[in-house]
Amino acid sequence: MLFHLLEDSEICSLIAVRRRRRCQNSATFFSHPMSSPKHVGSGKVAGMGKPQVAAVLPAGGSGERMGVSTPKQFCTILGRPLISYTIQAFERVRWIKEIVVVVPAEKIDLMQSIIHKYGHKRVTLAEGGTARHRSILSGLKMLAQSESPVSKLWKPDVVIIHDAVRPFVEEDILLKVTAAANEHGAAGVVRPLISTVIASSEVGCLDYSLERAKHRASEMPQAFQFDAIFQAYLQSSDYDLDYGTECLQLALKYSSMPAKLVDGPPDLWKVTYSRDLYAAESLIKDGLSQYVCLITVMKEDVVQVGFLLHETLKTHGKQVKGISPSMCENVSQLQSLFKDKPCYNFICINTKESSFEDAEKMVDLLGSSSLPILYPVLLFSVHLVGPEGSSLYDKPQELEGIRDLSHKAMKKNIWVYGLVINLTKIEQQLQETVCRGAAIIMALIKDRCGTLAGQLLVA
Ligand SMILES: Nc1ccn([C@@H]2O[C@H](COP(=O)(O)OP(=O)(O)OP(=O)(O)O)[C@@H](O)[C@H]2O)c(=O)n1
Ligand SMILES: O=P(O)(O)OC[C@@H](O)[C@@H](O)[C@@H](O)CO
Repeated sequence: MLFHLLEDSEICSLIAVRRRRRCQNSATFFSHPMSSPKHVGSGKVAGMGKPQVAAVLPAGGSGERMGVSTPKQFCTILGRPLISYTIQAFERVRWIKEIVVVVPAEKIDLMQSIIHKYGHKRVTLAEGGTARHRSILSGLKMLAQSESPVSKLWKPDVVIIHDAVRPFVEEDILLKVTAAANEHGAAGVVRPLISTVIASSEVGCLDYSLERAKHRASEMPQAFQFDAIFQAYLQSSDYDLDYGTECLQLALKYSSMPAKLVDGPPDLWKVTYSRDLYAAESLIKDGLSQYVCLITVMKEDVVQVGFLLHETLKTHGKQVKGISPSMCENVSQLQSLFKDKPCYNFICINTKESSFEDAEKMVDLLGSSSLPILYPVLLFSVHLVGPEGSSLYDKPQELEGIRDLSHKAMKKNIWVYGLVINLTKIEQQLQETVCRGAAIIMALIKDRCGTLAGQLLVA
């Protein structure tokens, strides 16, 4: 949804109207037993009740330092644009009621297609400006105009501002900065400096250096009482809007609000250079590779291979959940198995005469779940090849159907790999074979590039 932006003068009158309303409303708000008035910032009063919270994600930049033609917020990781990961991080937080994403005017259509493709909710778009602060102001105006008759938005008590190219943000730090802003008026995350900050003289020599231990790097997220930061932006000079890089400074300078500084975790870094995109991809892949679901039936040889696979993967640090096919008959069963920690890696040990019946059933089941929307799901179709004439085992030539199954699955963002395990009654040999099979599975789970999807690999 893209709303027509009101002029600043209209915005100011809106604020005055809303202030009168809030005074009338505040009596009821503070009378709530949960809330007690607190003096914050410049003497403003904010309830301790549950503040209404919205977020503004500035994504209107061109990403020049990335050195590629695509603005970095739209560069993809595992086929999905970086900005979608950040939006997802905010969507996971249920008490953030609205997410305003600020993108360049020419990227509005692209952003709307991303929202549609990945099923993002609670997202409103605003047009970016020529500088980051101007983009942020555009997002704030979108929320401020919420009382206009056409708006479906509402004005929050607290607004979180977070660079759209900082995808690794968790609920706990969002909660910390929001609570701090609700009490102090403004709050921002800081991190220890890695390099010392120095100032250069006019002739390019060292002028002075800052004592590193006494200084911090300002990161994101930051949070503010909405009226305070909105007023600060409206009063900011053009110079501040065009060249400033620090929202906390605007709150201090124009709303007399010294922000509360909150120590943050190391993963809040900003994707700025191409190396940062590789690092982000590596972190995302690492997170996706932790959980493995092993589907196997209780038949002698199958359960033995399943047990050996389970144990081998666990010794390599994987969190493996072993289930029988009857435990994932439908999507709701599957989702309930992994509602707390979604699993994107499935191993299916086939037992049917027709080589891929179990795997095909899993592809249909996974394809109808919400899992493959955000990340590719890896499915390993394990085939036990044993002595001729054995009813449980497939013969290699029958396994060429893996390509057709993989082609069908790829359209659902599911990557299918065939893995042949030669059965033997010699325990040591079977363990060695299963270990090789587990190594292949772990390598593909870690790599997640999809190149070998549709291939038949032999342990
Ligand atoms: N006119 C701008 C410039 C930047 N941003 C956003 O502000 C965040 C942090 O800015 P930065 O890392 O500097 O992004 P870019 O300006 O795109 O990068 P560069 O300076 O390398 O061009 C990014 O999400 C970026 O999209 C914005 O919304 N509007
Ligand atoms: O200056 P850039 O536009 O690269 O990035 C913005 C950063 O300055 C900003 O995200 C933090 O330093 C916190 O304000």
